[in-house]
Amino acid sequence: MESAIEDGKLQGLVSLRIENLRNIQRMQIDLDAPVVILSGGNGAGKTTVLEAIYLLARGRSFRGRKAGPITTNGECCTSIKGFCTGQRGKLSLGFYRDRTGTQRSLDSAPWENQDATHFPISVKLIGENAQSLLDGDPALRRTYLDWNVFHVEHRFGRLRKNFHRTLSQRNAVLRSKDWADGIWSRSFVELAEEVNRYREQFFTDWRVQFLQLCPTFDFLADCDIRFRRGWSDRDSLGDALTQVRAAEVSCGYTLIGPSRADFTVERDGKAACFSRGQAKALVCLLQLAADRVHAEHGVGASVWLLDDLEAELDQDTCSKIWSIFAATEAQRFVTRVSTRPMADEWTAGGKACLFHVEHGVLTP
Ligand SMILES: Nc1ncnc2c1ncn2[C@@H]1O[C@H](COP(=O)(O)OP(=O)(O)OP(=O)(O)O)[C@@H](O)[C@H]1O
Repeated sequence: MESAIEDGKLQGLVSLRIENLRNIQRMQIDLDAPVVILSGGNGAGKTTVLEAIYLLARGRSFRGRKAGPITTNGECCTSIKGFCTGQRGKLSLGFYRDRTGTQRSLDSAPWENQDATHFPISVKLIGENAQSLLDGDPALRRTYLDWNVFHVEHRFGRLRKNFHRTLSQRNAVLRSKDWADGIWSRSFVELAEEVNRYREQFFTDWRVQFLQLCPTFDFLADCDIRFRRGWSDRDSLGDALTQVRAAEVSCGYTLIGPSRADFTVERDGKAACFSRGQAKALVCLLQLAADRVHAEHGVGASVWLLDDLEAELDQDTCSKIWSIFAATEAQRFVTRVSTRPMADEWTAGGKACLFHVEHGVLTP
C-alpha cells in the first residue's frame, strides 16, 4: 500500500505517543492514514486517544472538570508526543502536565504562544455533547462563532479581548451608578461595531456554505441560519444604547451589544425543532460549513475527531455525513462502539488504519 505520508498527501498526525493519560499508561501508534478507526467497548480508552490529540493541538481537554484529572491515577505526570505533517513539513508536538503546570512544545521549542492559528494542526471535534451547540447557552454559540472568526481573521483575537475589557469596564461604571455617557460608551460602541463586522462577514460566508450542504438532508428542508447581532436591526448601537440607558443604570450592566449576539437555525422565520439525531447531524454540517470557509481562507488542514459519530444517527444520515467529511480530504479519527461491519466508504477504500482498544491498550 502506498504511504499517505510518502506521497505527500496527508496533512495531519502521523504518530502519537501517550504516557499516563487516564487509563492509557503507555501507547505508541503510527498513524500513516487519512482515516483512523478506533473501536472497542465502553470505557476502553477510545475517547482518551482523541483527548490526547486534542491536548496536543489545543493544550486543554475537551472533557469538563467532572471527568477529573487527566493523569492516570497514582502517576505524577502526563506526557503526549506526536509528529504531524503539513505545509511546514514534519514537525514534532509535545504536551506535558504535572502538578506544577502544563508545558507544550513545537519542534522541541517551548510553545507559549496562545495563538492557536499558528499551530500546525487544527483539531475539530464532534463529541458526545455536540448538540449543546444548538440547545446550550448562547455564550457557547458566541464562543464557537468567535473561534471560527479568529481562524480566518487573526486580528479578531486581540479585538475581542479589547472589547471584553471595555465591556467589563463599562459594567463596572454602570454598577457604580456614577454614570455619565462618555468615554466608555464611545469606545464600547467602536469596538462592538468592529466585533460585529467581523462576525457578520464570517457568518455570511458560513451561511452560504451551510445552505449548500442542506439539500441532501430532508429534515433541513426550508431551514436557514440566522445571526442576531445583539441589538435591534433597525437602530445603530449608539441609538439602541440611548434607548436602554435607564434600564442599564438600574440593573448595573450592559444589556445589548455583541455580548448578546446569537445564531439560530430557523424554519419559516421561527426556531426550528430537531430530534437529537437530527441536531447532531446539523452540528456536523455547521462544523463542515465552517471548515469550508476556513479552507477558502487558506487555513491549513484540519484533523477531525469524531467521537462515536454513528451514535444517534441512522445509517443513511451517517453515511451522507461521512461522505461530506471524506470529501474534505482531512484526516479523521473515528471512534466506534458498534461491531456492525463498516462500509467500504468508511475505510477509505482500504486506506484506513483500524485499531481495537481494550483497557487502554491498542491493537491493530
Ligand atoms: N485519571 C484516571 N486514571 C485512570 N483511569 C481513568 C482516569 N480518568 C478516567 N479513567 C478511566 O479511563 C477510561 C477512559 O475511557 P474513555 O472515555 O476513553 O472510554 P471510551 O472507550 O471512549 O468509552 P465509551 O465508548 O464509553 O465512550 C474509563 O474507563 C475511565 O474510568
